[in-house]
Amino acid sequence: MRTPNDLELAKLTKRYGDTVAVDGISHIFAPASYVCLLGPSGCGKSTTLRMIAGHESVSDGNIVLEGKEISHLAPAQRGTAMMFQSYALFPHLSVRDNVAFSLKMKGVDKSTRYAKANALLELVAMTHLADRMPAQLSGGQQQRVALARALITEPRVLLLDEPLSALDPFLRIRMRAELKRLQRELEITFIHVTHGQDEALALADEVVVMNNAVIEQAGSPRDVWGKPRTEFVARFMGGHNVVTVDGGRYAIRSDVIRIGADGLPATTTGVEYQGDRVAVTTRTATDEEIVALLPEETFFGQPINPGDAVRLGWDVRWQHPLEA
Ligand SMILES: Nc1ncnc2c1ncn2[C@@H]1O[C@H](COP(=O)(O)OP(=O)(O)OP(=O)(O)O)[C@@H](O)[C@H]1O
Repeated sequence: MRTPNDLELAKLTKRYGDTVAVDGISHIFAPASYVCLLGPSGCGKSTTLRMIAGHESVSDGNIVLEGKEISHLAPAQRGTAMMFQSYALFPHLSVRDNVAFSLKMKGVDKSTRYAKANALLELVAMTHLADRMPAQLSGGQQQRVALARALITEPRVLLLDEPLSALDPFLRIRMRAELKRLQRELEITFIHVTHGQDEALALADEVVVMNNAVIEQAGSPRDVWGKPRTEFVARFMGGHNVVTVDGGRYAIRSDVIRIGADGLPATTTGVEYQGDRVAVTTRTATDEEIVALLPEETFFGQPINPGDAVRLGWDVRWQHPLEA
């Protein structure tokens, strides 16, 4: 549904010579939502983000924010701000001066810009390190500074290009909770580009899946994961098998596949222990791969080994039809 505060992309296209990096995508981002732009390498996620930010020119189409066409405005005039993967902090400026930098460029006086920088440093819990230089900070701390720096211009939309990819797995999970908290507190739209399905499911109000320069599916994380529209989305989001039944193609969640006395015959090709569950990979007579994710207690009650013949069953209500 359209509201006056939306960010809207209308037939947005980017061409690099013969390469079409983004192919006429249209989408409305609801205000104050957390959106994850997800897709495989090269699908056009970063190009889309850079066009919204104004770091990349638009070949065709429009970008409209709060009713205003912004696609030909300079980055600082758009009401958007971008946080880069590498954080891109100025090494010769203190944390506080990094955060205050864009206000300095706008000619804001020192006491006003420091007051604002201090408020943002408090928001990201970095007040105690305000006088340090970037080289004296950990990766997670640098990221907080980069966030504060992007937020100081009071953007309506914050654009984040793989913001967590430089962090170790433990910190990544902590920082993603912080990003979500910040977005809720600030009540602005975050558009977060990621390769990670888990990250998108954990964070997003809306997941936008891109493939081959177009939007393949968009919706709530539960809808995109649970009701994939296409085979690509089912495979890319993971946790599903794509199976042919009576000539139709269906996605069937791996965790609803049962191994028992009757059902579709298959041969076990792999067994992978995953802690709380065990992934049993099988191959059917028609050469389709079907993975069953079994609770670890179920598996160890009746262990299965590669080479074993098994029978696979599922409730038909879990057969989710695919359009393509
Ligand atoms: N400056 C450029 N010149 C030419 N082609 C480019 C340029 N930037 C991107 N491309 C091409 O446009 C397509 C989309 O690239 P983009 O960086 O948007 O993908 P991505 O989904 O963000 O990938 P990744 O996850 O690897 O960053 C790719 O085929 C890429 O090679």
